Amino acid sequence: MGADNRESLVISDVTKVFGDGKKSVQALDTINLTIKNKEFVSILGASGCGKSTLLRIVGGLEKPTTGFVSLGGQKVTGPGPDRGMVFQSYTLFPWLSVKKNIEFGLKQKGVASAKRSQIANDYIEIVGLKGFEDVYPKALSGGMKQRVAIARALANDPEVLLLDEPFGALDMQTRGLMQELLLQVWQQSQKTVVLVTHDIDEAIFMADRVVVMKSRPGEIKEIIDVDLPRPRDYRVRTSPLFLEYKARAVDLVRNESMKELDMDKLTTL
Ligand SMILES: Nc1ncnc2c1ncn2[C@@H]1O[C@H](COP(=O)(O)OP(=O)(O)OP(=O)(O)O)[C@@H](O)[C@H]1O
Repeated sequence: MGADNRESLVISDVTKVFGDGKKSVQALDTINLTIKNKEFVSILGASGCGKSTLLRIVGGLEKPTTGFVSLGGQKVTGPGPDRGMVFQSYTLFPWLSVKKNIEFGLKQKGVASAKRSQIANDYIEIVGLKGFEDVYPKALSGGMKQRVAIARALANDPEVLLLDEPFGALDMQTRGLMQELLLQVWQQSQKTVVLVTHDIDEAIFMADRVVVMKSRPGEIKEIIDVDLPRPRDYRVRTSPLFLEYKARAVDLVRNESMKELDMDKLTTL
């Protein structure tokens, strides 16, 4: 499976300034990016380069200062069921069981109880949580919570899945397994995915394209086309082509991180 050539998501001349006057911060400077239907795009960049801001604008949680985002030709003016979001911090409802968390959005939409139950069960199966339907979030590990969050986002059948460091709080081992699981789910669900991460391996492993951002104000520095075969598993991470992409991305991100930390000044101290 791969991206089809229809445009899904268009980010057009988007800038973002927070605040005004002397205290204003320009977080994004003229972002233009077109993401195809069913494409998996990673946004990679140093801390503070505006990755989360860009994703929040696509999600409709933040308004751009100038420019616009459109999905399937419709301008984004706020959050909507066509865009599902998963964040690093666990955002499950603690008073609802796994199954009820996954059903939440469907209930809001007025989907009948039997249908909701069937959809939730399907996603519980896909993310490997069979047997945990009636468990509450406090009894789940971080990886399990994120699997519920992904299932909850997918259950609403969004066109686009927006992921902001979804595995950032997980240990390395769990993180690797979650990346593989997400790829399998993506392959089955046929969604457009935008993944924000500062993890270079993760960005390349998952994506069709890696968008590397410049440090503040955030701009696109380079887009790396990841031409690794799918389906991918962990072994691809040691292939020569993967390592080539990684070397390129490390160079780009390191340069930007050094600017952000003002390393030139540090080395002359
Ligand atoms: N609500 C806000 N008000 C003021 N400034 C903000 C706000 N949100 C973000 N910023 C600023 O915008 C810039 C970009 O922040 P953003 O969180 O998008 O970066 P990021 O690349 O996601 O960083 P990280 O990887 O560290 O999470 C930062 O300088 C941040 O301080």
